[in-house]
Amino acid sequence: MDRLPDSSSSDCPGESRPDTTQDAQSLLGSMTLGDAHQQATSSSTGPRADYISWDDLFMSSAFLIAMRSKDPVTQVGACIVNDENKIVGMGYNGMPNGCHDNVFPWGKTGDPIDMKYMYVCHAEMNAVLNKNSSDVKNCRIYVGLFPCNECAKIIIQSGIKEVIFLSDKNRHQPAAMASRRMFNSAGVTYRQYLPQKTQITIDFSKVNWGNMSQMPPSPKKSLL
Ligand SMILES: O=c1ccn([C@H]2C[C@H](O)[C@@H](COP(=O)(O)O)O2)c(=O)[nH]1
Repeated sequence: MDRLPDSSSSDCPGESRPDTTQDAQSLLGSMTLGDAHQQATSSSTGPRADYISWDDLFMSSAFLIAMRSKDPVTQVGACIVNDENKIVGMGYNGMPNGCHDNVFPWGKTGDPIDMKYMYVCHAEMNAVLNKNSSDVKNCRIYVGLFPCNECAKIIIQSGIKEVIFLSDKNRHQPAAMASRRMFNSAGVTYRQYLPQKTQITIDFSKVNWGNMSQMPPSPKKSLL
């Protein structure tokens, strides 16, 4: 993959390092897809400045896939990215294949055999197992919650080298302390994600790309 000379302005998934620069225009800002389109149509010949950073993109992707989770309390998503800024795996917390969401328990109290913790696959594990590349060596993982000790083991053993998390609300729990201990020993770095925008919104109702009305209607399931 060709690399652009100025990687800080590159928009291509071949750029080799995460873009953590804070554009003055994007600081503490928020923009919807609709807003971005309006700005683009009225601007001059230069590129947009208010594009989202790689960190914003991949953490948002982790949060987007977390919306698939059936856990009624905590929805976690994870997004694994290689050194070319290509997504190679995503996952969210959910019941194992074949273990139906309506049959297995989502509760947190009572007999351990009836608690979700016995069964739920964590987002990080699912992201590693869902990889679409031969391996995830030297990748980084974006995850909403700092990984527990079991996920830390999987992260280390799979060769992931960096963890970017949003919340470390469990930092004083033994599981998080054990994770840090293992990461430090194994040379896996970790850092907290610092959002450059307060919101990243996809508002389909604001998208108006002219020919939208010419799009065919959504396919409907045959009634036969
Ligand atoms: O690193 C982690 C830690 C937890 N999860 C999942 C497992 C559960 O489904 C929830 C945690 O439930 P609580 O009700 O907040 O105890 O999050 C994960 O995917 N990855």
